[in-house]
Amino acid sequence: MKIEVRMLSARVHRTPLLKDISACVESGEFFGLIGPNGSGKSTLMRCLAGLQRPVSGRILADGADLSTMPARSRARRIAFVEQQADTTDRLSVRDAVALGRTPYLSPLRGWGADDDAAVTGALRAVEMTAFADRLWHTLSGGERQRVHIARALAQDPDLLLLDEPTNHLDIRHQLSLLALVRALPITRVVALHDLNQAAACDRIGVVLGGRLVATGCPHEVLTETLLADVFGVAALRHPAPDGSPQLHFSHAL
Ligand SMILES: Nc1ncnc2c1ncn2[C@@H]1O[C@H](COP(=O)(O)OP(=O)(O)OP(=O)(O)O)[C@@H](O)[C@H]1O
Repeated sequence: MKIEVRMLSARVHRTPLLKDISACVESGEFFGLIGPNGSGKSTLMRCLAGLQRPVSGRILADGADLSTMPARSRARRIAFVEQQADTTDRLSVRDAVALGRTPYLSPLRGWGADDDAAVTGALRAVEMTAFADRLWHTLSGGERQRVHIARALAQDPDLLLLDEPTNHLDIRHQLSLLALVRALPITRVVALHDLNQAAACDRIGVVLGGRLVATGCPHEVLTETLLADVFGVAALRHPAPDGSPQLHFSHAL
């Protein structure tokens, strides 16, 4: 799914949260959103998910206005894992992931073998197969995070929105999750705080004070000057073996 954001502004009550954001994410692109705390990344993700209505501007999904997309079709095509995702208690892990198939079910189309396969595949992808029968509320924070991502994968979306997906995850699961997300053939927009992880994205957008202040390839965007100006940190940049920028942070400015 190709996403075009045109002059998007959002606010809560009278407080402006996003101001005149314009950006384009190509179909199949892995786009990272970075920015300091409170800069507006989650608000932008909520707008992209259709959960927050902008006060002005438009979001086009494959050329069609997102606000006119029927809710069911949006639920099939766009999966969103929020930062503080929660799930009702007393649900097994498998049932929590099965919720991702809800947009495909109807009185005419009950649960089928392909739904089972989608849930099984999603659990396997996040290495949670062994937890399938556990109750969701007994899981650790990182395990819950992986279940939420499995639910989004089971949804089989065209656009995957992940808000800080590596939060709570140990380093191995951070790396395996990012490798999994990187390999997906769909459009992905991922908010990340770890700038070295963001360096693995195809392109990055930098949000500051509700504005998109830079977009481009990681090696264009993640300069020492930008890191000082936007994040207030002193950093040294070296090329990683694969050519992507690798950042070493020394102190807050
Ligand atoms: N309902 C609300 N009422 C008032 N202010 C809000 C509301 N929701 C968000 N904000 C403010 O909007 C700003 C942007 O919030 P947002 O969650 O989008 O930032 P973020 O970049 O995702 O931050 P973080 O990196 O800390 O997750 C913050 O200053 C936040 O306090």
